[in-house]
Amino acid sequence: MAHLTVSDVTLSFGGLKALSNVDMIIEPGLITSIIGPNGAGKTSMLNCISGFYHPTRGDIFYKDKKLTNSSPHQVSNMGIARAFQNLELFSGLSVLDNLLLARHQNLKYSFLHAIFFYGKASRIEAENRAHVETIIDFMELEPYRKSLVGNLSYGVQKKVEVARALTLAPDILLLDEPMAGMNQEEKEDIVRFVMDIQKEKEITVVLVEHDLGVVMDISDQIYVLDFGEVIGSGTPEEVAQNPKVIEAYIGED
Ligand SMILES: Nc1ncnc2c1ncn2[C@@H]1O[C@H](COP(=O)(O)OP(=O)(O)OP(=O)(O)O)[C@@H](O)[C@H]1O
Repeated sequence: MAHLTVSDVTLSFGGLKALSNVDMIIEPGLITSIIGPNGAGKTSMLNCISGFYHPTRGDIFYKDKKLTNSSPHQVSNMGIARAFQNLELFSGLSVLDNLLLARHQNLKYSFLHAIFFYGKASRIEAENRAHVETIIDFMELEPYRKSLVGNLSYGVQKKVEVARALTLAPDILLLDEPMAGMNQEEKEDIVRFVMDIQKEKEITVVLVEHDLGVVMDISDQIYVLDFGEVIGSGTPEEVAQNPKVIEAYIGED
């Protein structure tokens, strides 16, 4: 069964159609990239999947559950986490505290539980800490665990943003331009992590990225948007030979 099914999704802002009759099938365990020129609707698509926007028409399913009108919190509780283009981190907190805070969203006890069932609450808290430590280890953030996020380089902050999303132990990870603003070395570093997230953690990845070299290298399947419409899809080889896709990108230059 497909992990995510986007079915005939249209998103309008007044007279502007940011997405127009979009169909997508995101297969489990793969890296699926969504590409397209500026303003094509890529971030709008991620916003619809993650519950920040609700489509004007059409539906989105996670396995057989409809998530079309779910809130961002409900979507993340279903197992779909998102790393943002503009970092969603608290710059005055340490890396460790940012990750613990993100993980807290998933706590299975309320404030009253914490008072009356202290034992259970502290066990869950210990499990959360242990989980966060595995993510710090996986993302090689150990040297920065006590550093304030605001003092870190942009490249490291982007890694912390990906780690923040991973603390939710997602089934699907949505990455919105994780390499934007990075130098070559930082890009290579994050590419390695994206591939490890797919292979070692067996997380399905949906990637929005402008660096076509990276996209062609690591994607299993690609959807190309232009003016809110899907103009091509398939393997990197198929997409690279699609005349509509070539035209859209040449038109951009
Ligand atoms: N909240 C909003 N209100 C009005 N228009 C919006 C809103 N969000 C997106 N749009 C418009 O929808 C279109 C698609 O925008 P979107 O950000 O999804 O494109 P994109 O492909 O992610 O672009 P980029 O690569 O530049 O980030 C654009 O014309 C944009 O101005």
